[in-house]
Amino acid sequence: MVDRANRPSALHAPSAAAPGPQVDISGSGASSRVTARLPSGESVEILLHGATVISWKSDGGEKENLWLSEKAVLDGSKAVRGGVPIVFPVFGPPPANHATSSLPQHGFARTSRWEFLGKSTSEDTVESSAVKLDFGLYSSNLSAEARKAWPYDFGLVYSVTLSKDSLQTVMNVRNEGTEVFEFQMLFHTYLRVKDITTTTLTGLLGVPYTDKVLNNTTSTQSTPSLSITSEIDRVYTSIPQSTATVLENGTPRFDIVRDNVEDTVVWNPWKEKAAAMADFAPQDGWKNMICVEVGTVGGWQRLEGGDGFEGGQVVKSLL
Ligand SMILES: O=P(O)(O)OC[C@H]1O[C@@H](O)[C@H](O)[C@@H](O)[C@@H]1O
Repeated sequence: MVDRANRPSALHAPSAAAPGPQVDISGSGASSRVTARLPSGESVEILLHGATVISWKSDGGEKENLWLSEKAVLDGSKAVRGGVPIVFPVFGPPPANHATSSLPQHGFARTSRWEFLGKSTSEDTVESSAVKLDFGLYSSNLSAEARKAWPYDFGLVYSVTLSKDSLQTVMNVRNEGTEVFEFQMLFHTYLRVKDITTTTLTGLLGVPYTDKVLNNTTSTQSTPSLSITSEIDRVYTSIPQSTATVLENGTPRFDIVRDNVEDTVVWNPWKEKAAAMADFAPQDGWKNMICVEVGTVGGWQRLEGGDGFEGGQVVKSLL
């Protein structure tokens, strides 16, 4: 059941005086997208394909916070390389002997077309305005192939809230059937940074992790600050601290605050792995990104028929 005290609440009713956030739907077919802009200029852009956030600009719309590959495929034929793809119902290659075993890596949510369910806005003042955009994906929307590979009745409602200095993403998962299912879920956020070699991450001290670069060996984060000096692909689990911070040259750039999800994947492919990805550009784009992926992937979330789960993050741009 969704029993958290701090469920995201509906935004305030608009006041008559202040100018409101603008929401536009554009494009057609697979490239349909929803764009929202606050009166102060901040914006977010979300493709219906995968409900993938492909741009989030803060600082009056001047500062792009997300990295998006110049060769990202946005026509719905594959997952988007960059932005915030959604991982569901399995993270990584599915394990054999699990109900997800026939699904592709990271599941089907990032390659399915979602429905735009609508917006709610808060328009108290230009400074405090915010807009929440809701997207839905249901078993009935899935391709025949995905439905066959994971034949459960589910409903996902994904809410993206743009505020002046932050972007909140919340996933609500419901089991609409009678059969129990297990899932993993993660926001695969590609954050844009100036230079990966001077980027550090804090908030993981003492946290156990599995290192995918070192043959899935397990270890514990022993330093307060994590420097990225080569390929990194680590799954940090059961993190007690709710906030991780990305710093550029020692200056905090992003806070990532988890809500009801305990795990975080840190990924940068570095030079060779980036070169091996056909949709990765520019070639040295890996220098300008770090994936800090918040979710629930250490084990499985189990949902009985009729039950729900909700988890999310708030990413704050600190400039
Ligand atoms: O190429 P994909 O399927 O988008 O995955 C990218 C990366 O996603 C990360 O979350 C995984 O930990 C990596 O192992 C993986 O390489």
